[in-house]
Amino acid sequence: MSELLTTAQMRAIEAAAIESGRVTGLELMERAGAGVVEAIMEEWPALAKSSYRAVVLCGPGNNGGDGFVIARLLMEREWEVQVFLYGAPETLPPDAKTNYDLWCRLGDVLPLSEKDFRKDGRNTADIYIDAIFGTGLSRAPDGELAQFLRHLGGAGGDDYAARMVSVDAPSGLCLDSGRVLVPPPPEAIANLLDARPHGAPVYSDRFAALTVTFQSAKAGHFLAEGPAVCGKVVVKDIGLSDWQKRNLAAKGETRHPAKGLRIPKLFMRDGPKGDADPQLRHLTYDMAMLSKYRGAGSHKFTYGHALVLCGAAGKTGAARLAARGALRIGAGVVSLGVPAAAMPEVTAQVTSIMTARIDSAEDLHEALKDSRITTLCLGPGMGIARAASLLPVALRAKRKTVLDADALTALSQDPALMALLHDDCILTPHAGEFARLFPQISARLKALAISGPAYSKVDATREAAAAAGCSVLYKGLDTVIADKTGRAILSPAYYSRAAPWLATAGSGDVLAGFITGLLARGMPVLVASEMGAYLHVECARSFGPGLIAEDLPEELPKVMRALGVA
Ligand SMILES: NC(=O)C1=CN([C@@H]2O[C@H](COP(=O)(O)OP(=O)(O)OC[C@H]3O[C@@H](n4cnc5c(N)ncnc54)[C@H](OP(=O)(O)O)[C@@H]3O)[C@@H](O)[C@H]2O)[C@H](O)CC1
Ligand SMILES: [K+]
Repeated sequence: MSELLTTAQMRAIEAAAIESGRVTGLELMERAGAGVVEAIMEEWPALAKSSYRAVVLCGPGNNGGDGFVIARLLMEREWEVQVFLYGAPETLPPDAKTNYDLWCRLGDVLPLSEKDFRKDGRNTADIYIDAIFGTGLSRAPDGELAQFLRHLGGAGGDDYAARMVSVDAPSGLCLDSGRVLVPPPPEAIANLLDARPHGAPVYSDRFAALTVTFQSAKAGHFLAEGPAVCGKVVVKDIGLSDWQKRNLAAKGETRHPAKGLRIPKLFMRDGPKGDADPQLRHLTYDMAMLSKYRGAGSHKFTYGHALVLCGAAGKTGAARLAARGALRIGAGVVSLGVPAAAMPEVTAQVTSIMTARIDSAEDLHEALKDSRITTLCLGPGMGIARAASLLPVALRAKRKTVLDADALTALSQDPALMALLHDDCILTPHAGEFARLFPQISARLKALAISGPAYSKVDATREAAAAAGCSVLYKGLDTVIADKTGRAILSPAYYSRAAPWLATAGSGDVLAGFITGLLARGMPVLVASEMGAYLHVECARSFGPGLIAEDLPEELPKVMRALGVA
């Protein structure tokens, strides 16, 4: 697990480092600039072998300061460099001003306007350096600046993306939310019926080929439009890990909805083994947890008994997929709760999965007298009416419970059912189900983002979990998992973890099954949800093209072996 920093936390860490006297802002800026040049030469080795032409676009803050450092370092490599500055030199912050002055000994600086850029910068460079805004983007760029950024983003038909290197973030991207704050052009806004649909990019598609960020990736690199605009994200260490490890949640930042809590850390699994950092241990389960053998006395019930509730005849496939996923990932026993009319169809298709006839809430109540049933899964293919009829008994049983699909729709239609949710529940909505369950939160997430830090999917998921009183896994390419105390994990399927094949019928049912199986094995809700989401993507990536949902459980043994599960 690695921690994803908010921009406020990044600023707090930088300030603490500088206050310690062990490093200056100027040294950090030099390291940042050098890190970008290093990343460029690593990405395109041919550029290290000769001199080329670069256009460097600097903004009014320290991101611009990084730009002046980069310009100077490229000049030292005998590159031809043209620098533009948006803003007045005399209002640059001290470190940026120092680097502006150093640059001015080597070359000139043109005012950044689209007209000048088109005359002196457009399409003449091998590399464009975007150092206009980084973590300090505080509001939506307006007027000419917005128009210029849209031009850089391809609005005018010029494709800079293949040669654009963004410093810290593509300028205009909010690094806390992944939302592009640059507004659509005025004529487009006039045609909008309401807020710009979430994720409808203002930039044509990619803004940069390479984004170089510092010390740690930020959530915005993985959320909403971030992955679409960043190109490849490279993290360069600038020597702040001593301060990063301290829990430097940003002072006074209490945006978490659970009343004044300092913003809890946001984690992302960045490798099979997770992070060795003991601070993260409480959230990191090595894969060994999957294979943990409970000793000589172990028997199938040692690894939990999951009950997956099934839909009506002809609609049992989703629950069977979930049940298979739960068994494959390690539940000791999995049963399907099947209506009598569907029993022939189900028993003809399952072997190691057991069946129990469950038509009514009374039948479920009877079945749950067996205390060995530790975990429930309701929703896949269940039908809304059946889900609504069984949910009260299921939720009152206070077992670990995965609620997906039709169970989520049933919940969204009845506040009395929502009130029965408890700590050991996990809701797994996709965007449509999330909007039905949490309409106000969803609307806020979809509204046009005009200031930074913009409201993010992490904020929305935390808020939903706090409102529901249980954990929420908000699905998507940028899946976010949060519990009601605000602990949150990002589980993105982007960059090297892209898994487009997951967009296939039934893959959500298998995910519900994976989480069910891990809960049955005794994992805490947040960890089981994150691990289930992680392995779900890994199975899709392992199988690749041609994937159908049935393949996901069957791919798991290979994936777990590759991840070191004994
Ligand atoms: N802090 C350090 O030691 C290091 C920082 N690094 C680099 O610095 C940036 C963060 O620098 P910062 O100055 O905080 O922020 P930015 O450069 O991103 O931009 C802030 C300035 O931009 C103005 N601003 C913000 N939004 C807009 C807008 N929509 N339109 C016009 N101007 C805008 C803002 O003005 P305010 O009115 O908001 O005050 C600021 O003038 C970080 O990203 C790194 O690149 C080093 O890398 C490491 C050391
Ligand atoms: K930038």
